[in-house]
Amino acid sequence: MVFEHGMNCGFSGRNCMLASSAVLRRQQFLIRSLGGYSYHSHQTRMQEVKSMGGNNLEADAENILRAITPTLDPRKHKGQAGKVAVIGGCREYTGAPYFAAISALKIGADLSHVFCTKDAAPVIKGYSPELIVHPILEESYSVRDEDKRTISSKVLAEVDKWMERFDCLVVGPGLGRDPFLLDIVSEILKHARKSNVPIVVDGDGLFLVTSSLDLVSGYPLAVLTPNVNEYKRLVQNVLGCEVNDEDAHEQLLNLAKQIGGVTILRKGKSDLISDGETVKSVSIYGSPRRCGGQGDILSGSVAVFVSWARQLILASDGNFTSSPRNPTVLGCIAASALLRKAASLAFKNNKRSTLTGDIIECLGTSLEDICPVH
Ligand SMILES: NC(=O)C1=CN([C@@H]2O[C@H](COP(=O)(O)OP(=O)(O)OC[C@H]3O[C@@H](n4cnc5c(N)ncnc54)[C@H](O)[C@@H]3O)[C@@H](O)[C@H]2O)[C@@H](O)CC1
Ligand SMILES: Nc1ncnc2c1ncn2[C@@H]1O[C@H](COP(=O)(O)OP(=O)(O)OP(=O)(O)O)[C@@H](O)[C@H]1O
Ligand SMILES: [Mg+2]
Repeated sequence: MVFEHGMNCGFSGRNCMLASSAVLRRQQFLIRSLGGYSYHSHQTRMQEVKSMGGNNLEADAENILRAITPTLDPRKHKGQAGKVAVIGGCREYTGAPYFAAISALKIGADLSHVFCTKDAAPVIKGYSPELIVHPILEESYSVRDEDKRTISSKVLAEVDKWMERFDCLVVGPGLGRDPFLLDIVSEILKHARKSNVPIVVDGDGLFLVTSSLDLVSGYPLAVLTPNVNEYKRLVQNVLGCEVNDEDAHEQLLNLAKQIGGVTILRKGKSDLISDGETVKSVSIYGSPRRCGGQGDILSGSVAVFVSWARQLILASDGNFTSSPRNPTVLGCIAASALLRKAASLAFKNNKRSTLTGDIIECLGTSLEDICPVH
């Protein structure tokens, strides 16, 4: 396990326990104070979904965000606030993996890696010295058929060296759809799953898993973050029907259930989140600008908040009693709330010229507004 907790948090024995129990008590208090999150009201709300078509499931997103965001403690060491990796970046797309990876850092992760193709790496490195960029992926055009097997094994061995150290992978932003590349990424997904590393699947990663559902099916630490097109393809493939906006909550619940309890964050006017057990929405006002790259910010943010929620739950020794209590659902709710707040602030400042970079610049202020550093 990558995240330390309890006695193994990297501080010396008793100090560590005192520090972490104080932090946990504060977070438990915040969790308890999440209005309406008792099991009873959860059951009631689920009945409401069924009887009313479910419009009454707005998450208490800001309280959830506050509850799962760790305190900044001088005794913590580098890495404890999270290490994430983005698998993506090819000849066409260098912006998407950069947006996802830099957003993770801006929110508070300690280390952010990008595994991309050789062509994309110098470009991504050029955007930021903060990112650790591995130029190891290959597309068909640069590989002879007879070399494919050797190259696949080399790539996998390289990713495996790092795998256990990551708290979460983001698979897909700017990955492209080259079949050889996607085969390698399928193997990376299998290895991540074996190592119990949470996986956020976005962009072209969703193109891959929609046609190979086994890669994520039944894996509770998988999060899918489809946009309108990606969701449509998932619904058609898995449920064999068209998207039904009248019964959006129920359909999403069903979809998540059919994929074995993965968590799905359906992006749109409101973000809808389900793990097949519960459905939540986040409708905080964001921005009317739909520039490309906002979903990439979201996938990097989900990775960080899922890592933090999981760390909190693992450290609580079974005493974590909020509902929803699934770390992937909590992480999605927090990430969605933060992105929307940041988008709203960026739009206030930049109006029609708002771009993804402007929103990234607002992540810190928006997080501080919700969850100030003491
Ligand atoms: N700067 C970059 O490098 C960016 C790269 N991106 C990457 O581009 C690749 C493809 O992602 P896409 O999001 O374009 O894939 P989609 O399958 O969502 O989009 C494909 C096409 O559908 C259209 N479309 C998108 N949203 C729509 C909507 N709401 N209603 C109707 N049509 C819509 C788009 O214009 C596009 O032509 C992914 O790898 C993604 O990560 C995007 O993340 C955007 C930013
Ligand atoms: N119609 C909308 N109204 C308000 N917010 C929206 C709307 N559509 C999307 N969003 C917000 O923008 C964020 C990104 O969603 P979007 O659908 O643009 O993702 P995407 O297409 O994957 O983006 P990317 O260009 O990064 O691939 C979502 O979290 C959502 O909150
Ligand atoms: Mg996208």
